[in-house]
Amino acid sequence: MNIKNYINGQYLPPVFDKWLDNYNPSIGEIYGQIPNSSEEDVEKAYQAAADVFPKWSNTTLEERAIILSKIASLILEKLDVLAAAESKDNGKPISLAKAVDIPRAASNFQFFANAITQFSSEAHESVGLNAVNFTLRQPLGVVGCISPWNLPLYLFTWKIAPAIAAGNCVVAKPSEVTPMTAFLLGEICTIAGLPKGVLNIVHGLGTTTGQAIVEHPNIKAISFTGGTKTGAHIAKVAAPMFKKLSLELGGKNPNIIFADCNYEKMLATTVRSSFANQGQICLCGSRILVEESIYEKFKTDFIQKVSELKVGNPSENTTDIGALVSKQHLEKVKSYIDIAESEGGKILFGGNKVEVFNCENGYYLQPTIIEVQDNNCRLNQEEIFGPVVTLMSFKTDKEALTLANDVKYGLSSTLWTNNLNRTMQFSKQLQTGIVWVNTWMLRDLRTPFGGTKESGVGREGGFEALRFFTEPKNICIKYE
Ligand SMILES: NC(=O)C1=CN([C@@H]2O[C@H](COP(=O)(O)OP(=O)(O)OC[C@H]3O[C@@H](n4cnc5c(N)ncnc54)[C@H](O)[C@@H]3O)[C@@H](O)[C@H]2O)C=CC1
Ligand SMILES: O=C(O)/C=C/C=C(\O)C(=O)O
Repeated sequence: MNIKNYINGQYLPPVFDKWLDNYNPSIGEIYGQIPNSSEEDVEKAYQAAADVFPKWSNTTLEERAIILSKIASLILEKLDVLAAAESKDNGKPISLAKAVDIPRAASNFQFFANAITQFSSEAHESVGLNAVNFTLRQPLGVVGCISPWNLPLYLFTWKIAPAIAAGNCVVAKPSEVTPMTAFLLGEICTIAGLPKGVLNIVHGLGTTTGQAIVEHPNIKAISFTGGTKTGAHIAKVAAPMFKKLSLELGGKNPNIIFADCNYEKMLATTVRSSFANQGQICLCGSRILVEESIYEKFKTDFIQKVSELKVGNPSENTTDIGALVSKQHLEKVKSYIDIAESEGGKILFGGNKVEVFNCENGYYLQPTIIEVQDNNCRLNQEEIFGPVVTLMSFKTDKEALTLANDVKYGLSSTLWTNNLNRTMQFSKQLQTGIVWVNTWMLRDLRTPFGGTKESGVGREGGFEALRFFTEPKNICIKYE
């Protein structure tokens, strides 16, 4: 199936009629084409957005909320179609797309439909000076949203919903690897009554289409989720143009397990935090650190549980682990398993590609557990972004904390303990933007979401996102 750009409420082919292949990773075959958009396509999208901005930025908050809610409802009405499209495009199990990806995309719109009606700004009375200050929060204008392939509609809408709720118009680019649900979103927005031009979706490569969005002189802000290297490049281009930037980048997240935790709950959650979405979530706990006294027991039990996971055709409901997103990504992840062997790591489980019945050319890999001795190894320092976790033991709280923080990333961490003092000490000292205690990926959309160090700059979620997509302007009124 061929997909098109969504510009000014219409589906359009790319200006220069250039196309890219779209793959189904579960069978390793091309199943359609997507626009290989140029700077000219981005310019068209920008013009459509700029033309409607004066109107959209003056719609009432209630009007915006009604349209966003309608988009949310339509996404839920089309849950089966969208989930099937997401699974086919990305390789993720259909059950995951139905339970997580698509409902969350709907929640993103519903959440910001509600949030915009509750968003407020500050007032400061300058007592004794006969003056009052109040702050306007005005939309920025046309903004750019660039999203990755791992949670396609989920992360695409996580950016678009707050941007348009705050009164901006958007030029958005989904990953060229997983464009399908973004394409389907266009029609949903039209049916929901979103005015033409408020959301424009341009497909294409990062280095051309994405780069044109970032370089556009009148696109005021860029909200980006993706790899750290790409984020650094975007920052380099956008900073001299004084654009607002929100960068949600990679992670190498520690999962710290103490002997005093609720063991069964920890074990089940650790299987999920290691391998959900084939380990392709920036929040996955890829470094498992276990207190020495339970290390051997954990190792045995974890291997047992992981061996029960079914790697299979993503369209089957019984599949736990589907295909990796692309051949290139499969090779990248596999290369780390080879590195492990040369670094002295011990493969405790997995490590091999899997041939799935009727999907022999798909990109499947066993969930893989590797025991390492040293946190300085590449496996513990670099983002693999696949179904590969490492195990290490620690003796003391101090050692666990040092190991946890000893990486260049700082996105999330998970702590398993029932000790309140330890919980507070770790919560304060872990160098990550998110700390989960006795849970993983429990998401409350009001909370600030983002990382420290090389995991990014800025926060998404709740009012943080609405602050990002608005410019504060202070008005000071003097009276007699
Ligand atoms: N933090 C996260 O959630 C993610 C991390 N990654 C990491 O990044 C590695 C590379 O994966 P990629 O698919 O190459 O991610 P990427 O960071 O290149 O792609 C993310 C998005 O950025 C766009 N993009 C790429 N170059 C751009 C540029 N110069 N200007 C503007 N937009 C640009 C892409 O087209 C895509 O829409 C992965 O192996 C993984 O380690 C990948 C996806 C998500
Ligand atoms: O907002 C969330 O719940 C999850 C976000 C996940 C990413 O940003 C990612 O995996 O890239």
